Amino acid sequence: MILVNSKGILSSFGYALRGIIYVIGTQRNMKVHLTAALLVVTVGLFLHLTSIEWLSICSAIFLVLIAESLNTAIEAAVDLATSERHPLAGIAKDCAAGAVLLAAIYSLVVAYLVFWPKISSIFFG
Ligand SMILES: Nc1ncnc2c1ncn2[C@@H]1O[C@H](COP(=O)(O)OP(=O)(O)OP(=O)(O)O)[C@@H](O)[C@H]1O
Repeated sequence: MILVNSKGILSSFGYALRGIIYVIGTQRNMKVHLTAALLVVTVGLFLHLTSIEWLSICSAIFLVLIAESLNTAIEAAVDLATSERHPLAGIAKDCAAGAVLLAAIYSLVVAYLVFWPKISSIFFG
């Protein structure tokens, strides 16, 4: 029984991993988000962030990655539901894209609040 359950958990993990790989492989925006995240983490290591600052940065990064994954899922579901133009299909895709934009704005606010005081003190004393 435990073996069957753990096999189920393993396959669910495999499907989830397949989803993540699909989003990274097919969505240009996801590659942009990951590149930005790598850059931010590199700067964060250089600036010796505190735990709370890392928590804020990681929350912002993961929020954007999660939003982009859900956006891709909604686009796929809409495209499966209809190949015709339909106002509701447009609304679904626009709202999903809006969620990614909101997450991206949040991440810019977090980056500004965390990095700007440190960078300004390095350059302007
Ligand atoms: N079936 C549809 N009916 C009505 N409007 C649609 C439909 N499909 C797409 N649209 C409109 O076109 C916009 C772009 O849709 P599309 O599927 O190309 O998304 P995208 O953001 O360009 O996706 P990708 O990230 O794959 O480039 C949507 O936000 C929506 O306004």
